[in-house]
Amino acid sequence: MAPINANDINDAKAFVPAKKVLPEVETEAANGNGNSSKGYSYETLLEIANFLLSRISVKPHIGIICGSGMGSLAESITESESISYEDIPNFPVSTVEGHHGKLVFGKISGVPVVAMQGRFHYYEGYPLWKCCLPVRVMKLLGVKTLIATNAAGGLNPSYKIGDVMIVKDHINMMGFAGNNPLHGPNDERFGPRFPPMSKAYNYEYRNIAKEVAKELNIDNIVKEGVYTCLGGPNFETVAELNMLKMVGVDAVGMSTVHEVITARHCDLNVFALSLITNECVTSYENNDEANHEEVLDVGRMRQDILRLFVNKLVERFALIEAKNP
Ligand SMILES: O=P(O)(O)O[C@H]1O[C@H](CO)[C@@H](O)[C@H]1O
Ligand SMILES: Nc1nc2[nH]cnc2c(=O)[nH]1
Repeated sequence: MAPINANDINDAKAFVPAKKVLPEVETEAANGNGNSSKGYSYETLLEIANFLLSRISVKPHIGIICGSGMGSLAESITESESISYEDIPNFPVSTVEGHHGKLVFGKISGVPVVAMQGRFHYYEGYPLWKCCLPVRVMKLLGVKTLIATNAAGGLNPSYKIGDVMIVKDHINMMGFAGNNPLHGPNDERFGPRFPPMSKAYNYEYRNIAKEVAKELNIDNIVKEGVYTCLGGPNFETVAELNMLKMVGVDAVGMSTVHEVITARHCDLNVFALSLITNECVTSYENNDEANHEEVLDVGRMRQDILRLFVNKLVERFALIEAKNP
């Protein structure tokens, strides 16, 4: 496909012309943890986007991030063209079981999409800006809406294993400690220095998701709640979980929040869902322990329903996008 350049971005609102070219930046871990990290410039991200455009035949409108054990969401994609992360210059690679490490381009119900079969987590050693780099690349490719999925522990006592939580809001716990994907110099071509987050999870899309859940007769397992991300990789202590419950968290994981912040910064519409893969242990009398195998098993158990749900959401969100080009 024809390459894009810095003046040729499809969304004039988000990509105001550059006042100056920012240099590549060395940031001190974006969080003071001692890992030196290098933020990519706009131009480097553009190179990644152009590399991908040279390999694909259709530009995606909707981006999907597949959560742990949910890679099969990408299996509905027709006319698919897959690119391994290892083959993409300057792209991170997946290191976690249940994350294949591929971008899958193609169509769902005729809608051009790209799915990340494998996301990047802070606990893998990536700084947050790098975990979220694919979101900015999606934006440069022409994506308008991000659907982020994740596996999460259920804290809300009414949630059962296998429930699907529509994310209505998040609490950025890592951000409270100063670790934010937008830390460092701001490039206005992506978005403003101080982006608002009060409408991070699109209200209309959440309502559509509830309607779709009814149509598919799965509304009994679909909930709505607040997600938080901790740095991981350990699962939480009982005291930590009780604290999170007290501050209003319904589900806890190790991803998504920073991706959503990055997506909203560059003006993508966001929808997110959590598959509740385990019940959080909030009492010392309970002998259960969270583990990644269970997380992946529940993903497999729910793969057909999730695929159906996400496919319908893609169809419906694309209709809204078509009305608001
Ligand atoms: O958020 P996703 O990638 O779905 O995965 C969740 O499940 C894994 C733990 O089992 C962690 O990576 C946590 O973030
Ligand atoms: N932090 C965290 N991440 C998860 N991912 C899946 N389950 C959990 C959990 O209980 N806690």
